[in-house]
Amino acid sequence: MERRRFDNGSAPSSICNNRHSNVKDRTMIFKRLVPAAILVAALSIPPSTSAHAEADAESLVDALNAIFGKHDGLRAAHTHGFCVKGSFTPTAEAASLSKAPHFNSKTPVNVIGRFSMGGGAPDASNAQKDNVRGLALHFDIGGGNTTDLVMISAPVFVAKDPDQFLTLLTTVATKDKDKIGAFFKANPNATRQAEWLNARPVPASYATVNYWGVHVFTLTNAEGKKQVIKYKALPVGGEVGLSDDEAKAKDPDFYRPELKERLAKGPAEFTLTAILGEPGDPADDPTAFWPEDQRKSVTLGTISITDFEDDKTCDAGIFDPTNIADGIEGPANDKIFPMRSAAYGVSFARRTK
Ligand code: HEM
Repeated sequence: MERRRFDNGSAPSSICNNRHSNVKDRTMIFKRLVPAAILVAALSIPPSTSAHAEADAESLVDALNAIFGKHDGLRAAHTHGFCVKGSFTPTAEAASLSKAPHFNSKTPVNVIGRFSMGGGAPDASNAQKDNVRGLALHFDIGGGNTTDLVMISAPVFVAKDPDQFLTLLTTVATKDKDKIGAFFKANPNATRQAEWLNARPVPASYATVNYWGVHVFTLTNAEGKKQVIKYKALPVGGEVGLSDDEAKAKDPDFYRPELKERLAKGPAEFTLTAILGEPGDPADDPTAFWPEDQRKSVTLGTISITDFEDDKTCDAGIFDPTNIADGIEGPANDKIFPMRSAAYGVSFARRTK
């Protein structure tokens, strides 16, 4: 399958060029831009809590591989997962926030999605508590184009910028408890996600947990009015978790049969909402919480997952957070955001070569 994209020219840098045909080229350009010596230097930075690791897409993917191993044909992160399909039906209110086609469609738009476990372990257990679940979506916006939304089951990420993420990964790769402990002590923002996850039960299903887009987006409507938001998808049937004992008794791969059983009875639905930002809400730090319960939100529509899809459909491209339709903009100064696109391109090039 051709990877379809919406090309609105809003990619944050030339490295993150959004054309499908350029995914491999993009990696090539990247390789040309980064002299080998710098790459080697980046890879050989001794893990340290104080070292300032210079991250780039290649070194981040290498660092993920150093922890989780290289697995031919598989993603370097969110490796354990599967592909699904369904639709998205926007509310009338969605158009008041954004002119993006899927928020203005009079009929449901087709969706291809992928549920996954965080990290690069192909056998990451579905019963793991301190790990995020992922929900990545391509919305079909017509003309062979898509707009993407890539979410996790926590409101925050583990690093505020690529350098901090690389230092975290290289420190974890040492398996040295003292170094790892010192890193988290020196970088308390990197502990927020795990604290958040550990305070909640293991989700009983990929379909019974909230997902967040984590980054801050700006929506623009047809009149040119802008609104800063964060995406949150809430399961229509509410959140359902397992007790620690129930989770312990589960098969490590229990989410697939669980979803099969669920879908036999009807679609797995999520309400996609936009949490409305207010002046002063942090916009460029994906480890920073918003006070969600003190913010208004607008319901954008319903994501309806109806069936499994051949994994090849999801593996034929990347779910790229920067692949977004006109009417949606990514954060201007959040360095993680464009780096994701570049790192996913590197992972894609490696898993398809
Ligand atoms: C610089 C920071 C990050 C790096 C280096 C990184 C790295 C990666 C890589 C290499 C992949 C596999 C891509 C592929 O082969 O298709 C991936 C997938 C994914 N990442 Fe990230 N990531 C980062 C930040 C984030 C953040 C902030 C989120 C939060 C929403 C996130 C959520 C996901 C999800 C849900 C997937 C799975 C997509 C799929 O199912 O194909 N990542 N990440």
